Amino acid sequence: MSHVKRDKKESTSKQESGNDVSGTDAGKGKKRAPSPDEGGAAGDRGKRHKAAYEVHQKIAHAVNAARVDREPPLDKLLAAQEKIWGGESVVYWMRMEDVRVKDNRALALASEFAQQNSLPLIVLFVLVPGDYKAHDRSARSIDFRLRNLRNIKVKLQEKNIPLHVITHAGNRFRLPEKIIDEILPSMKATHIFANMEYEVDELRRDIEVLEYGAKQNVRAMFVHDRLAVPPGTFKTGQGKPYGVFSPWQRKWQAFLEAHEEHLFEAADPEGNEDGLRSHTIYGKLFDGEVPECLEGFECRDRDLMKVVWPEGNEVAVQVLNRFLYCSARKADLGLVDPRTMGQEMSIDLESDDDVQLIEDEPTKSKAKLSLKGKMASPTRLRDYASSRNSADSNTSSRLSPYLASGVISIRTILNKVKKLLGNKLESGRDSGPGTWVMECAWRDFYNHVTAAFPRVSMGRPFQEKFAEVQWEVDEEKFNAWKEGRTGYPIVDAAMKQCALMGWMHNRPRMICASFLVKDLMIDWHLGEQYFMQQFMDGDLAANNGGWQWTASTGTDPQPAFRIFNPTSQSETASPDGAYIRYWVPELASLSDKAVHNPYEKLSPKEFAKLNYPAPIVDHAKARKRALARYKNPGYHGEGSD
Ligand SMILES: Cc1cc2nc3c(=O)[nH]c(=O)nc-3n(C[C@H](O)[C@H](O)[C@H](O)COP(=O)(O)OP(=O)(O)OC[C@H]3O[C@@H](n4cnc5c(N)ncnc54)[C@H](O)[C@@H]3O)c2cc1C
Repeated sequence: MSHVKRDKKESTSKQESGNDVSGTDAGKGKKRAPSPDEGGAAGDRGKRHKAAYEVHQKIAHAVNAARVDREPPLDKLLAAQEKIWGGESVVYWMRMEDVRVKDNRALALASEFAQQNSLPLIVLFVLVPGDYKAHDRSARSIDFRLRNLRNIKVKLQEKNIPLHVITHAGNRFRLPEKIIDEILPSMKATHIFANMEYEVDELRRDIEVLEYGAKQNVRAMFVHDRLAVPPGTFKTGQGKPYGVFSPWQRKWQAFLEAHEEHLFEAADPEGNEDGLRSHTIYGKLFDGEVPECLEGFECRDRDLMKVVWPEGNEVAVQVLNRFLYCSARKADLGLVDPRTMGQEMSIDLESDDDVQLIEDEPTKSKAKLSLKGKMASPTRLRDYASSRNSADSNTSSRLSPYLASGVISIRTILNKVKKLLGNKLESGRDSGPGTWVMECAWRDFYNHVTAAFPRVSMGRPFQEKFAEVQWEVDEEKFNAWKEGRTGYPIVDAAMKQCALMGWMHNRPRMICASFLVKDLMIDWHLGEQYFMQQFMDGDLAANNGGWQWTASTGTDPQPAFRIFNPTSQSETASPDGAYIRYWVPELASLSDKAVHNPYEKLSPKEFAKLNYPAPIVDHAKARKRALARYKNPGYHGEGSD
């Protein structure tokens, strides 16, 4: 039907006749077809003349036709394509969040395009210190990227694909020009592929690459890769983006059930031909090194970080496997390799084909799952619903640094869990796997929020009404918080973990954030920045989302009343005190009761012996102050009873 319509439209267009009526032979009057009115006799003859007239309208003038003949449109189209599709290589631009070869969509697309056009594939990474400074990236996370890039370089070399790493130390906003005017021409490339980044600066940069590139005959293509479900995929009934997690999460779950293709993994890149290594331009790219260190981002505890956060996609898969198949262990709560086996390891982790996690005795509070076939013992995944809030052992996956830098894809992770669950990806609080998948959904959610509400990457509160909340300026207390000297053991333990490990378990993150904002009444932006500067997994969307949620300026639907009591929270985060004893050795000898609140539980004499600070704030008073200030943004008082 549509085809018929299209024919009709085309047959009446001027382009089809080559020109307007005056351009046709009929128009010239040589063999002019009579107009319909000139038909003479009525009836058939009149109709024939009308038809002849119409048909002659479509006949091009000989001169025009000859001109078109000289430049056949097909050749023109191909030449135009050639102009854009030209170039002698194809570039995949790897960025800060997709540092991997496996299941990388832009890389796979670039490779496919290179193969189709018989062009070599080049992988480019541009280090931009100005960006990292502006975004408070930690030296640890930069060093982690560099380590992973070295690992990737070796892998790509095996496929004759060069990894070209350069540093753009100039103005970060001039990166698009640098790429289009210098880097791509130096590689004779007119095609560049990359995965999308959803933060405002990065999106603006990519728009510029796209628009400026088009003017310079460079075609840029950006694709979704970072998340299981791309931002903007679904909206509320009113057509707005979601700002609350629970209804969004139900949509997310349903969407993935209906569109399993979103979890399909991308193909590995095809290798280049051997001859590329001796090519005059591309051969040299194989010799370039990934820098050992980036100026301004020297990682002081690099040796320790290498142990605690080893690099590589294979490592990330092992870390995932430990979480899926091993039990938690107290000894593994801190500065250890995340690939530790756990207590009840009895399975060949790398060949998990016939392992299936099945639901045994589901209960609302703690779903019991067992591994069918090879093993029926507790695993961190199985117990996640009940243990995830405890930091007394390695209850969570410790995958965040690998996910934040894209060393492993979210698809690989979710597919592994899906397989364990008999090819069904459940999410929800009823089981360990369901709860964990829900945590992974939070990662998607905060990225959706970042993309839909760009102001959150611009320092603004998600809920503008809290922009005027009045903060205390107290450097001494802020430093006490950073250094773990607040006199609240759980806060101090967590802040020491942050400083020494570059990472923190989720529950202590929330407790520390709440303490800074609600107990000390210090601006959440300062905490957000400090975490970014310390963490290995620093990620704008998750960090900003976590801070705003805890500071009650974010997506929490019941924000005003949520003020964490650091002592009762301590009992949740460290039920038997192991976490506190590990990170605050001054308190190692205390009883399970005293360890959460030694100032209250011990006599002044006993407390003095500990060499541990007294609480820097009275929580009860601080709570009232916070409630008063949130209730009346702009109010700078202390609150009353
Ligand atoms: C104040 C604050 C700041 C935070 N900053 C970051 C950050 O910079 N980078 C970061 O990756 N996470 C951040 N989080 C979220 C969360 O604390 C970490 O993702 C989690 O502790 C990482 O440990 P894991 O990998 O063992 O997590 P698991 O419990 O094993 O969860 C699996 C994965 O799900 C994702 N995830 C889990 N919880 C969340 C969450 N609440 N928000 C977003 N993603 C989540 C992470 O990618 C995580 O690796 C922050 C939370 C708070 C409260």
